[in-house]
Amino acid sequence: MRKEVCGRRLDWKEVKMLFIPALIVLLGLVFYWIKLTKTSALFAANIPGPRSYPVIGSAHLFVGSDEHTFGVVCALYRKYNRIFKLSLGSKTVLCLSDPDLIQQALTASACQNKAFFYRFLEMDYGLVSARYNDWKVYRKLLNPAFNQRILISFISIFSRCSETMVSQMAKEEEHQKPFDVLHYTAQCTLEMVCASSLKSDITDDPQAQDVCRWIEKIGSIMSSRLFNVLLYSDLLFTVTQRFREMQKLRVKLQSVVDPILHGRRKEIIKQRSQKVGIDEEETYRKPMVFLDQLLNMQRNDCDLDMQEIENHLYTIIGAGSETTANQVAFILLLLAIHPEVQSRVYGEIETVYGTSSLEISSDTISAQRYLEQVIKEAMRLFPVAPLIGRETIETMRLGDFFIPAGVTLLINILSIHRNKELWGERADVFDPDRFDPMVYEADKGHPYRFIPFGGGPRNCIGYRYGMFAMKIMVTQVLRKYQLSSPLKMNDHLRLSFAVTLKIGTGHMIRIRQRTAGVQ
Ligand code: HEM
Repeated sequence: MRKEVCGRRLDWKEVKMLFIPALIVLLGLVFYWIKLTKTSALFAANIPGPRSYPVIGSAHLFVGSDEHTFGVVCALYRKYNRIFKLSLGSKTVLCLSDPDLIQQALTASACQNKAFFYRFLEMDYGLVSARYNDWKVYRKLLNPAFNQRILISFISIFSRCSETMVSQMAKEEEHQKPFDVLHYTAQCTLEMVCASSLKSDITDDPQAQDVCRWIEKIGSIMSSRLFNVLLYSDLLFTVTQRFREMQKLRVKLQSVVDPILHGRRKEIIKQRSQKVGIDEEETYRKPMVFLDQLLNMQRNDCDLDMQEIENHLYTIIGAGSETTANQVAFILLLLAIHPEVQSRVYGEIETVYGTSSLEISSDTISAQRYLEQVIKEAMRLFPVAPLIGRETIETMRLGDFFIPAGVTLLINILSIHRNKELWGERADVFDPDRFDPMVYEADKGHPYRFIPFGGGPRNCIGYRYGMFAMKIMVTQVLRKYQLSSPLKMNDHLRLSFAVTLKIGTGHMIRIRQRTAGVQ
């Protein structure tokens, strides 16, 4: 018998010669797989978890829509109330819902590597996914880029982008139909983050809208790999249509961003050679965009290389825009569902800003205390980064368990924020008064029961930036419009997860322009 391989006919003897080594390799792989899963799961023998099968583990539970997957994850967190194990392919993932265990996991230096799925972001040098040792250097370098003075310099950008968003929303008023407000907040925050990262007038660029769309699409392709065990392999992912699409988008993105990056680098090198100092006064007035700061950063007396700078920029843009956009969409939806809370926020806006044009400053933002309570309560009920993960770097003790190096820990922020043992029987109720500083202090709750920006050393570097941006966006919208919604708190909102928290119903609101005195 003869077989044809690469156009040449092989006789049976040759087929056998190929088949036997292939069989040996296959058996070797199966053996290696079984050993890998066994050794990785041995330490977790006493930890409960859902049923797991050879090769796939518990991955079968997650087959279905994003909504189904997230529903299963949350149900598991509710069922096992402290810790449980989940097998995903060859990986054993420990899922934590106890605030003490979460605090230990987020603060111990033995577990500051990010979980395996952060590698899907393909930003090895960016803060979000960098390995612990590299991260320590970068975080120290980047911390000053988010200081109060620089944030204040961004207020003009935040205000300008929010004003544009508010005027673009006007067309929704005409038809009085409910619309998903995320459509507007997403555009607005991408513009804000691009303007504070690349160049402050990027929004005037005709290609700005395209840049925003491409970044959004790349993010959604990356996140689609998380619960799809088949796409964990880079090899398999590279043969998919999604990978090809992502590569195309990256090329387009680089064609716009690279000239800005290289142009700025040339200017900064020229300024340095002419010894042009930084005008202190100027830095208060002119936004200090992240790109300029990164180009001026030095590690061991050397500039960062271009790939590092690109990774940091894309990480900041990706981490800062989608989170803030989704969070603001949830805040506006909650305000639309709760008219009494909306009136109080609007009343505070009138008190702080009067009826003249909005003069937003860091002082007025700090004076909006009730709005801050509302934002915190929205972040408690709908934390937009609901799942975060770490990997142990060395053996560590976690409660009663000894966890070896290389184990993934998965923390569900949403379930801890809605845990009735930590938040009382009304945990599912939207009540901004629970964040009244006096009430919150008196409550003496666990410090890790509220962690919308993560916790420990790898918490969110942009949390103050995010708070500023959210307060300005909500203020601009409420100042102009009164909000209502066809949705109710106890409707099934069909939550799901794709890097950020998503809602199947959409953040549906209606807007009506305020006339003086309307609240
Ligand atoms: C509502 C707004 C935001 C939320 C809810 C949020 C949430 C988070 C969370 C939970 C983490 C921790 C991730 C982990 O533990 O793996 C994180 C990290 C991070 N966030 Fe944010 N974020 C927000 C806004 C921003 C903004 C505006 C920026 C930048 C402009 C930003 C940049 C980052 C970066 C760079 C990290 C990685 C920090 C590190 O590992 O050192 N975030 N964020």
